[in-house]
Amino acid sequence: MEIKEEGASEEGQHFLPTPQANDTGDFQFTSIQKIPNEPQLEFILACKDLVAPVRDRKLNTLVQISVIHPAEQGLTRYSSTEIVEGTRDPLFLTGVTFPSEYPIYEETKIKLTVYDVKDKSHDTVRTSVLPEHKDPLPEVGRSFLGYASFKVGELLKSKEQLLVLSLRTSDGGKVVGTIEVSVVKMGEIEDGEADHITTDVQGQKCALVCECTAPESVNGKDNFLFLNAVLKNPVCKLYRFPTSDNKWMRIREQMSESILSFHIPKELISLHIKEDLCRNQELKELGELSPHWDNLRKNVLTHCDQMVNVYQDILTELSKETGSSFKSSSSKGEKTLEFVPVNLHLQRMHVHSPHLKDALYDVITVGAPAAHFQGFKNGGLRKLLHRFEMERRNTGYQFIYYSPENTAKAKEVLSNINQLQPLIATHADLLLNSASQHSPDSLKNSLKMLSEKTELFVHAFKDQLVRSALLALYTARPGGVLKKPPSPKNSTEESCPQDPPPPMKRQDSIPHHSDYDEEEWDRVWANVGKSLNCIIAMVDKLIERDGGGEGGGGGSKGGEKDPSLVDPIITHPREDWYEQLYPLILTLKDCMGEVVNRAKQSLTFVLLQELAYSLPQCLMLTLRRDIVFSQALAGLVCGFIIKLHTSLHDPGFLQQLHTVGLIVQYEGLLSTYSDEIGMLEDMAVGISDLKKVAFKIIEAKSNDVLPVITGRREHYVVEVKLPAQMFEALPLQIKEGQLLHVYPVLFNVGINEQQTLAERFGDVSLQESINQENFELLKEYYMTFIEKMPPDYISHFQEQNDLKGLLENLHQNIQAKKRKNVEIMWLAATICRKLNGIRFTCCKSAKDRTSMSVTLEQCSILRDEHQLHKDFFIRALDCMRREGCRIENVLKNVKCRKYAFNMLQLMAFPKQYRPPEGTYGKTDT
Ligand SMILES: O=P(O)(O)O[C@H]1[C@H](O)[C@@H](O)[C@H](O)[C@H](O)[C@@H]1OP(=O)(O)O
Repeated sequence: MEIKEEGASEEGQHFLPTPQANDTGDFQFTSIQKIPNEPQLEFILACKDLVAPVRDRKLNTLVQISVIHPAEQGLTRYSSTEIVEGTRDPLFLTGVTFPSEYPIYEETKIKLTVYDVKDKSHDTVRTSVLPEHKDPLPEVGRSFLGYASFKVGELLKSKEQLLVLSLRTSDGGKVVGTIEVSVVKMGEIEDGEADHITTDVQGQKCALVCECTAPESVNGKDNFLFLNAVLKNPVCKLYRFPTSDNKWMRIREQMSESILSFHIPKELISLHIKEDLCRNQELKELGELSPHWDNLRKNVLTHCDQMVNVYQDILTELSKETGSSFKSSSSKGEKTLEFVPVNLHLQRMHVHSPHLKDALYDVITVGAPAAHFQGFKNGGLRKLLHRFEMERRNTGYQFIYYSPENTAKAKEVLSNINQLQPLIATHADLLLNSASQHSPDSLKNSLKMLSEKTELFVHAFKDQLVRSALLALYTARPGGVLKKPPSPKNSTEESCPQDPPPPMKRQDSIPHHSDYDEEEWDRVWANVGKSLNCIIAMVDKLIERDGGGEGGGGGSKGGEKDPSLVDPIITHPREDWYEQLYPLILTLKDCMGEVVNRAKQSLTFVLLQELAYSLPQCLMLTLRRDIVFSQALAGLVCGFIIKLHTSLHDPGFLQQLHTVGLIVQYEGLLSTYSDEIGMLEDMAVGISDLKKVAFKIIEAKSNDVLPVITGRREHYVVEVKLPAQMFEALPLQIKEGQLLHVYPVLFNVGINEQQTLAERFGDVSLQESINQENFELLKEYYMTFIEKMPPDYISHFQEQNDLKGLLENLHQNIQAKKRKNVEIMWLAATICRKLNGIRFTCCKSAKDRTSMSVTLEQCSILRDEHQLHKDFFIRALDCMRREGCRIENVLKNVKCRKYAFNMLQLMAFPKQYRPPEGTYGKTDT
């Protein structure tokens, strides 16, 4: 019989093909009754009266759980318990769980093999092929004690779902003790008497009572089903730990990949291509330029076209990865996968503890967003962008200096124009439509929409930038003489006089040309507002004449009417509204067209200058920033969707979501030494760039629930789809499409041997300034939260949580400049959890250091929030690190169950970040 290692393949827990119960094929297996998305079977184990092979030697035992699938001959190694030391009656804290996807049936056989572990440092090597029921070959560091097996159906149908089985030697003869298999159900009351079990842990006797409180459903089942559309390949682990009052709590750990790892980068690259093609087109349409500028433009276009090709190639490659949901740590330097986040997972802990509500704790674990293929020789984005900016600022040669804020503004205004112009045209047409139907209500509504959008449009040009860019473009035209463009047709200047716009300040770096009519732009721009006012006045008039009489067409502020605006218009009762409004709408469109033409050209010229100044660095920097942002965004969208689904039934959360927005807290474990400095510099910018993202929740109209991204580099909107029933239950503001904002913060504390070097011989200023800057952001968010949430909510919130104290504590820790001050991470994470935020933990690969940190966080939560017995803190930590989801994470990344640490490295780690013996060592990472 062959023994396979479950999850040893690259796919980790991509389960075996599922033979369906009652299939028409040869197999007819009995399915286990399933609750959607809940594990099918979970049990815990304990041994009694184990016989030691050598007298006077204390046993250190573990149980290995293997599965014999009914349709197969082979034995598949499924999982293991932790090692319990020094007792003949071990009670294992690590249980066994079969997730809903696992092909398990009543006929499935489970084999339990008990080993005595002599040398823990060798224990994680578990791959060998053995004949069934033969003495297993001696594995390094452990010896076989006995085995027992049972069918799943037998366990499920047994009294109290408990089996007590004899453990036998491999020839089936001698009994070497017993093993108890006991089914557990998270969240269900256990009937019957309390089950007193005594365990001997590190010399302490501890009486444990197995009982649970009433079930408390954590989430609606629909949510889970829906969430399954984005989460893939879950790995589940089960534990039971004693509480300080000697009761059991149950913990289910779950780790899942997300198809968003690939979906978001693909969406984003498509948008970049669209945006860049559009910009290239706008550059081409910039009109006639002087030979100098024309040559520069040609050069820019050549580079920009090449860049579009690069993005297109990457997208083509990524599109081949259909259905992928995980990029391993070993692929982090692959060029075609650069936009994909490394090792992105949801790490979830579900706690069912006595007397408390069930609780879920989620952390998204992901490799620090960074451009690994481009490398870190010259540092990361934070430094590169700064250097680029300084160089640009200091080189005045033939360019007008536009600050990064100005170029960003130019892109933003361009993007607004592109969105608003067609919108206004649509609303204008709707207004005409209402007019032709002679419907006052519909006319008022259409006017309201038209007014709102037009006001936004006018507002978009308030900035001095367009005016200064127009002048710059003027100087770049052949001969530097720009012919005065004709005033727009049907100019409303005379018929609708308005106050002149307030004078605007001139930008210092812009040269002044006396023959350039600067006020012309103001006039053109103001004409849009004026022509809108004419429309408003006309609508008011039409409705009034029609007998509506209530005045206020919805657009005129405070119902005020300037008779001078309407007097020239001759109106008649029951007149043709369409006829009256049509020319005014035409004028509005013309005026708008004129503004758009000028603004687009001038702002495109700003971009041309930026690009022309520094080809190809500028494009390479943009590429790097896009790569890092894409990785960060994939994680964020994943975190947002999960948070939304798990908190959908919490009205406080929903209110917070639309009134304040969500805090997104990143814990970084990178060192400020060597390449990781560059990674941290990339990460800091990538995370900060997430401010440009807003979410919008829409109703899902089909089974396709994947999020959709719209926008440009300056501002993205991610549309998250919810099924009708869930969508209906949302607050009105969210249903109406209000944009939901996120506030990303990053706190980094290097913990490894490289950080020791940085602290002794290097520089930790990067980490210090990141922590300080982000503390300010976190504090700002907290202030807004206090200010915007209802007073009732806040007073209750403040009673429950001492957020002020925690923030103060965090601040002091950041100021203290203590070495490897991991308290910073615990405080920042606690604040984030209390503020309903989204938690992230990152290191280079999210594999080793991240695993240490999330397991520590999980156990600390159990200790602080769920009364984990203090004597079991380290044991719980070791269980999770040895047999939990994170060692599976390592396996799926590097195909080996070992954290990539050596002794020397670990000595440099803060104590609580060191994994148990036997779980670390040399691996090919
Ligand atoms: O998941 P990480 O902590 O980034 O993995 C590191 C590990 O910490 C370190 O000890 C080891 O030498 C490797 O550099 C790991 O990084 P890989 O990216 O190579 O997995």
